[in-house]
Amino acid sequence: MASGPHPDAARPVTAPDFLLSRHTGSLRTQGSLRAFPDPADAALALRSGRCGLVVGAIGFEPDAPAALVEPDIVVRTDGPLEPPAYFRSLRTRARVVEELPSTEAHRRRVATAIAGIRAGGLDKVVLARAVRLLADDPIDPHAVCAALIDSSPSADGFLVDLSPAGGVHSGRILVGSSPELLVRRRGDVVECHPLAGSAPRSRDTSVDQAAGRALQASGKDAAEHAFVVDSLATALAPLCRDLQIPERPSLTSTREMWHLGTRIRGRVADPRTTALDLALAVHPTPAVCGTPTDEARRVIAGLEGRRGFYSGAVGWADAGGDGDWMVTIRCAEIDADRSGAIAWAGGGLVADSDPDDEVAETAAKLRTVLTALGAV
Ligand SMILES: C=C(O[C@H]1C=CC=C(C(=O)O)[C@@H]1O)C(=O)O
Repeated sequence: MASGPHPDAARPVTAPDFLLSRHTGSLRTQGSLRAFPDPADAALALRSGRCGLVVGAIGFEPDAPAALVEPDIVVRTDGPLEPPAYFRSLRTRARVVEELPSTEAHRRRVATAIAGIRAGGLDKVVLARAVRLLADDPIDPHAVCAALIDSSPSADGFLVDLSPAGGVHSGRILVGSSPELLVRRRGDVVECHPLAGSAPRSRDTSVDQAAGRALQASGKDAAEHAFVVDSLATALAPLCRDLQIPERPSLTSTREMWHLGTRIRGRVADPRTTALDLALAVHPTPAVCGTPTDEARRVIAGLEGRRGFYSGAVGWADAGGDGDWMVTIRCAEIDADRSGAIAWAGGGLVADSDPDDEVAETAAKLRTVLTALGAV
């Protein structure tokens, strides 16, 4: 963060330690009455009515500690959040200092995974890479989140204090702008908007439109997408009735990417099944893991190591069952001392994937959060 704050605006004392901004409604919270390192405990507390609201993040690995809390102060908003002028006036200036692993090493991992898929036993796997950033001035996570919300066409953004997960997570802040709705429940209506199959966008309108059309026509991307829809259909079938799943995905976009997306809708079969129960039942989808899930997990653990919060879920659920959970992508974790951050991006691999295209896809996906960090 470098350039000075808005002269008339002091730092808001009500800056939340959890926020989720969505065009359909947003939530900001402060404080913690209780922490739930195990998401199953949070789900049980909600179902039994011992807890009115749970907010936070769950990790990719099933044994990863969650950063879930019952918040103290809660502010709900109908539409997206409007970042305060103070945070909008701050400009973060970080720079990439390390690739984890190098682009070339990631390309080799991708090639190895594609060869594994072609050999059989694995249909799809999502491989990710990270970059490490440093800033000369302390990074204000709320300024980064404000920039993410402001640059998202649908004002998507999240910020989660990871301290409740304890250990190395203490003091770290997760920020991001995810376009992917893992699951939402309002009343008995359940919705998912899985994304898989991507193409980088272009500033040149005709090139950009052609990229979108090519994505819609791509057999490789249709296959990559179908694994995610099939997995959600299977996971939701015992929990929902009247499941409506469009036969074909449609084109959706962020500022940086075209994606294939499918809007799934159903009704919850048992009203006691909360949005958190639904999120835990469908996570991790093949949009971040793969098919079959266990084999994909094994490949990811072997090639990448542990992911932690990237490719988990961020959101909230209340005791009435309502809630929103986004897939934790297009995100970064800001260091506890605010000196730097680490950002991730991944992509789905199937038998027909091309390693060079996959490296380019992760570079394009990283731009969302690197722009907000002032690194591009
Ligand atoms: C895993 C990521 O994106 C997922 C969401 C949309 C499209 C994806 C893809 O085309 O591979 C990924 O499944 C990421 O952004 O890190």
